[in-house]
Amino acid sequence: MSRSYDLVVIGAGSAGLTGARLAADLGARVALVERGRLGGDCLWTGCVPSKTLLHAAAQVHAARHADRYGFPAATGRADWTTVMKQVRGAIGHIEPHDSAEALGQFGVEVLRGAARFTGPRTISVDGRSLAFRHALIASGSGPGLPPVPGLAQSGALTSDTVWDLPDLPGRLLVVGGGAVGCELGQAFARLGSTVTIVEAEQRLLPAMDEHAADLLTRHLLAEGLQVRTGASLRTVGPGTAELTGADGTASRVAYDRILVATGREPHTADLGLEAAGVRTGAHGHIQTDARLRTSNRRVFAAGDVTGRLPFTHVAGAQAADAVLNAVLGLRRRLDYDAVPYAVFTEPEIAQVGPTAEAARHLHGQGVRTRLLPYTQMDRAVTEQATDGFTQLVLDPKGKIIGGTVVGPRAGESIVELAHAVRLKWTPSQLAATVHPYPTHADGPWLAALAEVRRNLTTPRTRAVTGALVRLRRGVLR
Ligand SMILES: Cc1cc2nc3c(=O)[nH]c(=O)nc-3n(C[C@H](O)[C@H](O)[C@H](O)COP(=O)(O)OP(=O)(O)OC[C@H]3O[C@@H](n4cnc5c(N)ncnc54)[C@H](O)[C@@H]3O)c2cc1C
Ligand SMILES: NC(=O)c1ccc[n+]([C@@H]2O[C@H](COP(=O)([O-])OP(=O)(O)OC[C@H]3O[C@@H](n4cnc5c(N)ncnc54)[C@H](O)[C@@H]3O)[C@@H](O)[C@H]2O)c1
Repeated sequence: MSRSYDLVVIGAGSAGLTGARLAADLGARVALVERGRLGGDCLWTGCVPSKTLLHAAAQVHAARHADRYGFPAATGRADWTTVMKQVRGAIGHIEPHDSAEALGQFGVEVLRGAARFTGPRTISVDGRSLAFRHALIASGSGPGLPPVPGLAQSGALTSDTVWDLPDLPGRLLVVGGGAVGCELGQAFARLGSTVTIVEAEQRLLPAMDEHAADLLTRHLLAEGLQVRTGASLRTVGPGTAELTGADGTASRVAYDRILVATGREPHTADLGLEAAGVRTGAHGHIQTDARLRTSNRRVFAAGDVTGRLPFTHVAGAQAADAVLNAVLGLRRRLDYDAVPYAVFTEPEIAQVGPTAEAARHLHGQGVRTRLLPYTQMDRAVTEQATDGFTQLVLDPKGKIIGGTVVGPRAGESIVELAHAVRLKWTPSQLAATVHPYPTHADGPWLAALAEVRRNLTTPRTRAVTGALVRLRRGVLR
């Protein structure tokens, strides 16, 4: 006999946890199936450990440069065991929120084991059969290993296994200069490893604004990292890896450990998707419509497994929409253009909407940008962090359709631009709210004010305001 549920959720990561809790809040009978640890990548191997590691590394970096403030500068390498205690402490703090007990209080039934579809309305969990009215696939993704000869045999680390390192590597070769490669590369270098980042594309963070990526590259180089862009790993031998540059030239890098950060692959292989009639796309992601419904109308998907903006906040937002659509029959869809994201390096880089380059492809040459360098942002000046900027991307009608923030707390400041994009604001609508001085949120505000000032001082507006001033001079003698 199958147990029957309104919603069966596969995977207790960022998407599955949000979806299951919301469905239970709505009064649905919910089962959440997890084959590994409750909390998923974000808690155990992703956001939480990486942000704690970056914080630890920032403290060490500050100590190394304390002489700028009249305090003796620290030298040496950080003690990895102590750093990892902090990392485990952060995970341990959050873990209880995602536990089976906590979920039980929401009314979610947690089932341990691997879920597999056995038909269009049934799932089996290690031999137990569940019938569902709706299902949510939130099975996430895992790191991929490129097929480079010798790489698998080299004991290469990924973001799944790097947290089990017994000590800080001497020479760390990071393959991939995306979000994981840049964040962890900078963190390890600051803690005391000698780091080389190899990126196949012509710049780090190829999906982000090119000036932001250039600025980060300059910082990483100044901190002593080696950055090899336009280069790929050709072969890996014991202690040495061979690279090929874009022009075909070969070079070697000596390493103690390799960290592979070349992107992720969706977890779909063992789900029995054919039995449920759920289709996948070219890269194995689950295909959904805008309402997150799969090719089986009773099955929805959310999170990394969908291949859309693989971030924790997107996973949660998609899961919430999918559950509302499934359980209540709503027609909600996420506005991906207004979803911000951040890379937590120093400088921090945050983005919403298309980059200027991408916007010109979409909307033509009428796209304009407004850049505010942080030499003109007083809070950045007080923190000696003037190597940054806010850039607004404006469509031909002058609406804010995107933006980039580079500098301290960029991940916080970008939210303001995300509101602007979602609500289709012009710079003057953003500028209308007075901001406290001096804050990092001044970046987007001052950029908007600069754009308003530009519009006020065009020859046409100048002619109108000039005429008004002259008229009032005459009237108010
Ligand atoms: C190093 C690193 C740092 C990151 N930092 C950030 C960040 O700062 N901010 C941010 O927004 N994002 C960050 N991310 C991305 C973020 O971690 C992911 O986007 C997010 O965790 C995806 O959540 P998810 O629910 O889709 O998948 P997951 O968290 O992977 O959860 C999926 C769950 O499904 C389970 N599962 C899979 N198959 C089955 C099955 N058949 N049966 C039962 N259970 C199953 C898995 O065990 C897993 O627990 C980072 C990622 C990495 C790797
Ligand atoms: N701050 C954050 O929100 C954050 C932090 C870390 C990770 N994440 C998420 O985790 C996901 C995975 O991160 P990631 O950095 O592994 O993937 P990614 O897709 O962001 O970057 C992978 C990089 O590796 C490069 N690459 C691929 N194959 C290569 C090869 N053979 N040699 C050299 N370079 C190669 C790619 O060009 C790309 O720049 C991301 O999509 C991101 O959304 C988010």
